[in-house]
Amino acid sequence: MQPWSSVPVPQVPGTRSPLRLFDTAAGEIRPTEPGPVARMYVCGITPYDATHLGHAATYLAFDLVHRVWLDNGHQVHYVQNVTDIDDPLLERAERDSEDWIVLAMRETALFREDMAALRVVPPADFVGAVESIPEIVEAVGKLLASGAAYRVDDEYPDIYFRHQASGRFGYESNYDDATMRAFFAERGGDPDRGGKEHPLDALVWRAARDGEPSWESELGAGRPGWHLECSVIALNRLGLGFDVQGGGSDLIFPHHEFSAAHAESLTGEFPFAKHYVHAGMIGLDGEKMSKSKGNLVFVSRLRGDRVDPMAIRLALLDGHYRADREWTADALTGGAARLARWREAVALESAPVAEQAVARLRERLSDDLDTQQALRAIDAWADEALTAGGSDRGAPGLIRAAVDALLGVEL
Ligand SMILES: Nc1ncnc2c1ncn2[C@@H]1O[C@H](COS(=O)(=O)NC(=O)[C@@H](N)CS)[C@@H](O)[C@H]1O
Ligand SMILES: [Zn+2]
Repeated sequence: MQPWSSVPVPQVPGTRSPLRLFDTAAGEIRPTEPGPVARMYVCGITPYDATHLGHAATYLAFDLVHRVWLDNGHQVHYVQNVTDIDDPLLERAERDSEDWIVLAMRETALFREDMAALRVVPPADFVGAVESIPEIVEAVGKLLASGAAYRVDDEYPDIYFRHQASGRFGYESNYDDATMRAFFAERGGDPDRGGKEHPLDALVWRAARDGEPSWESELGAGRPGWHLECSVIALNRLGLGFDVQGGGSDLIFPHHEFSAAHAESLTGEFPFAKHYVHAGMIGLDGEKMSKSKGNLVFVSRLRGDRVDPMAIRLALLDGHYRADREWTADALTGGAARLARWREAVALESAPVAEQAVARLRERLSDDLDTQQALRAIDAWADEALTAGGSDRGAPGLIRAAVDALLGVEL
């Protein structure tokens, strides 16, 4: 699949700050230590109801990871999937009596537009589940051959992954059994499916049912399970032990736990990713913004109302990426006001020296993406520039470049 259009990221003079991020598996902030090429896999959308502000907030968080690594002199190999075949997509297509392929294509196109408008640096590999089916079939074959997976023996010979097969199941989420069972049932799992050896075993290949799309394969006709798609797309492009696997906190379990377990079972090595990084949930009126609740605010709608995407970006960055937080009209007003003030300040002929503000911006971002203090570092410079003024003619340009490169905001 084609990713969206790329975004130029300027070089900014000054001292770098190595990136440290909270790792869900370790339960603490740890330094990322990428090689010359930092490798990141961020779970993409299931293409319907795209792009709501929850999606946007999560992709912005990983865009900052991308930008800080670039600022630290790394190249970045960024991979993102599109879950363009899965039960929720088929259910939505059914509800709207729409062709599921057309729905997926239209929503993916809208997602690309929204990501480009928000100036999110695109992934090098933007890969659909459907186009990955041959790779996924090969992986299921290996899991069956190694005994990590088995067929249930009934009218639908679905294939399941023995959840303990990798030997470390649970290390990513650190959830207890009761929590796992609850989230498994809530997020696409089928604990009560007859014929399974254990309720937590995860589907890796769903045998064809009448009226459902299916693909012929050596496994028989069927379609992929959700978690394995991300294991395979990541493994085949980044290899095991890449730097960051990312997504919202609702992916901690079962999705990222199984993505890791499948990959570690396939390779016999550990860990799948060095950091498991999760963004908090954006809510609206006290509820998580989610498709099932239908309480969605769309980036495209705001853009249609002529809201500057840079104001949306600043509004979403004015909260910590790991915090569950609310989207409010005030947040947008605040983002727009901050944008206007920064633009006014960088339009000045000269201003107070900017090196300290840029250093503070870098230092705060490198500390688990502390965007709130990072934004305030630029606020302080802009306030001084617009009140006391200053004589440094290079300062406005330095701030403009740093805000562009590190926050992705075009002033
Ligand atoms: N309300 C929300 N706040 C923050 N992030 C959210 C919210 N809702 C969904 N997300 C995140 O947005 C990303 C895409 O969500 S999604 O469209 O449901 N798709 C999926 O989760 C799968 N296609 C991942 S392989 C995921 O990382 C998810 O955790
Ligand atoms: Zn995923």
